[in-house]
Amino acid sequence: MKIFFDENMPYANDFFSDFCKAEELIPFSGRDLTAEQVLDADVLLVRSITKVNEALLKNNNKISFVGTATIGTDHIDQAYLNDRDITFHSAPGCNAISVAEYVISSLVILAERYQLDIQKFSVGIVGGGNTGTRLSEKLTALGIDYIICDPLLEQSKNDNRVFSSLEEVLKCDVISLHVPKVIEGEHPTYHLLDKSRLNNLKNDQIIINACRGEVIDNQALLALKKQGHGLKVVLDVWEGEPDVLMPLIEYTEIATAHIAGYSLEGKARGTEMLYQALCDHIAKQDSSSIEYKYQLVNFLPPANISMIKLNQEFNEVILNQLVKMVYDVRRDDAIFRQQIASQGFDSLRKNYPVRREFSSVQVTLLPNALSDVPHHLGFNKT
Ligand SMILES: NC(=O)C1=CN([C@@H]2O[C@H](COP(=O)(O)OP(=O)(O)OC[C@H]3O[C@@H](n4cnc5c(N)ncnc54)[C@H](O)[C@@H]3O)[C@@H](O)[C@H]2O)C=CC1
Ligand SMILES: O=C(O)C(=O)[C@H](O)COP(=O)(O)O
Repeated sequence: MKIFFDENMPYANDFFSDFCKAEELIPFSGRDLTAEQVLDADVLLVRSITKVNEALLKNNNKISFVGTATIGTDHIDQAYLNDRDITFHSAPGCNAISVAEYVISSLVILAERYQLDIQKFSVGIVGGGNTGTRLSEKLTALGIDYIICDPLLEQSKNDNRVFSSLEEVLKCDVISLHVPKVIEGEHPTYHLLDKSRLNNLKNDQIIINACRGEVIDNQALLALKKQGHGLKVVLDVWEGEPDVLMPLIEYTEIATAHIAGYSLEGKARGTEMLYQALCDHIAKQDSSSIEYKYQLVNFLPPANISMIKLNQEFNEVILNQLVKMVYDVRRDDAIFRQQIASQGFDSLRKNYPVRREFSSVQVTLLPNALSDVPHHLGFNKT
């Protein structure tokens, strides 16, 4: 069985080498994959930069499984795969914690930079799926008020949370975007933040886009900022990646190369989810029983600093120290500003330095501590 996998997929060799001979487990560069290369692939495992469609697969008559180790699926023509009876799996939620921690780190940094009280922020979350929910849990842990807009979940009636309108969410101090890229249909997200909505934002608001670049009209945002609007902008994703609207960078508070989901755990969870999906697929084909021989916990190394003991009650200063110790988003912002022109977008992503999630660090509280915020925020208890 020939398995083609994106070279930027951690632990792929560990998870997939049992399925085939070593020479049949073939890494590829995601942006450059051609139909010629995957002519005889049985299994194709991609990340978000590979478009999987008829053009890529029309000459391959063997392929039975396509997986993407990502949450977003806008790069996959699922209707085409369905027509050809090719099994498809994505990795829902794999890096949702990572994105939520990117947002928390951004809030901590902006609160410090502008001497704002983080607990007084009101946060409007657009998209109440896996990532929006993980973020809302962390905001709850910190006692920060939030509202969520998600017309699809609201209509589904399977979700008993209270939802707000987009208009209400756009009035919050912080607007955090967590929707898929959807161009058509009843609830499109393409240019959800268009010129008119951007122009209605207030000078003291913060907007964070860590979902897909096209959700904000980047030209309209640049025009607004050039007029001197005070909106604080955090951009992890850009319209037209891997190209970036370079003049926009200087108007951002934090700018990064689509790495919000790039914690080691987040990326590797995507690989593990595809491993499990492929085990299921093969068991179904062979009518055999499913066995997941490998687990991510067996591969993840300990964090560089894996234990912290608090010697006073948790407070905002400690929040600032803990969050920055595990993930200080300014590191990625500095790399981006210094290297985007010389290295290019994809290279910054490919060479991303290791970043861990809060859960990689065990935090011991004071005996009889009054609050347990660090553990609710995601730090490890034991
Ligand atoms: N920057 C990064 O590194 C990453 C970006 N992403 C992006 O973030 C997106 C969201 O991720 P998840 O929350 O995990 O996906 P999800 O699929 O769990 O949730 C998305 C939610 O958005 C809602 N939604 C769809 N259209 C909407 C609209 N017009 N208005 C409000 N809500 C709407 C859906 O109903 C759904 O509940 C992904 O589709 C992906 O494009 C995901 C992971 C990492
Ligand atoms: O999961 C998603 O959706 C994302 O946006 C990922 O962070 C994308 O990472 P790559 O697949 O582009 O490495």
